[in-house]
Amino acid sequence: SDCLQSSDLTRTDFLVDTDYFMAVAVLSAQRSKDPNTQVGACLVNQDNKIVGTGHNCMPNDCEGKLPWNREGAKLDTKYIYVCHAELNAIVNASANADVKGCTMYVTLFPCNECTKLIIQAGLKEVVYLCDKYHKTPETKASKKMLDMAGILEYERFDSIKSDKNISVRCAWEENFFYSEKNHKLPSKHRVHNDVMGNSQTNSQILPLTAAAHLHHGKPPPALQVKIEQQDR
Ligand SMILES: Nc1nc(=O)n([C@H]2C[C@H](O)[C@@H](COP(=O)(O)O)O2)cc1CO
Repeated sequence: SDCLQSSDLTRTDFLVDTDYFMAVAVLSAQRSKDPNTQVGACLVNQDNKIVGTGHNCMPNDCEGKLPWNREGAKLDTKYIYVCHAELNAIVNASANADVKGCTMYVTLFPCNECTKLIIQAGLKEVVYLCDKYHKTPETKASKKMLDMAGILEYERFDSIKSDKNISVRCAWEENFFYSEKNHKLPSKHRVHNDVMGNSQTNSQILPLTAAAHLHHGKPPPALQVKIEQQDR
């Protein structure tokens, strides 16, 4: 019948799971109100289902009442208050979801505190996009614990592996991560503040646009609408 699809008609340029999950993390980061660094996380279970997402934010009901400062007296900085994206992805997990065995897709390498949480919650893998704080004791401690924790692996997200193009560039770490075909967007599509928080350069590409350009530079329809609106 007409309804039957021959194998010739099977769509081949679909978004592969790993790119989709990282794109959701990238999109989640856009919800962050942190003016400097926006982080997103996407928690995926062993059935390849998303069980939770998160972004860095102040605790419930504290948003707007706490500082986003990076410097100053400890009590006046964001660091002692902010809930990291990874923590939120875990606590946001659906009530009936088992986080044990899950994979954490996160746009920035987890800190030592989140790593403890990740290990104790029984996650099995961390896939990260950016490692801009790799020189800090926090990140070093994270890697030390992840290595010790054995079954828990961490790997840098690599969309080349899955044959897709993702246009996320990190200016602070040359050649860190970019697609084979690095889509150069018109300047109006660029922003001064990217998902990983580098606000110094406008060579950064809007993460949402990055998500839109996951494959062959063709944004999926929903995101294309957004870009067209910007064009007007
Ligand atoms: N893995 C992470 N997940 C996160 O959600 N964060 C958050 C905490 C802060 O809101 C922000 C980092 O601020 P800054 O030092 O880059 O201005 O990102 C930070 C890290 C880094 O370990």
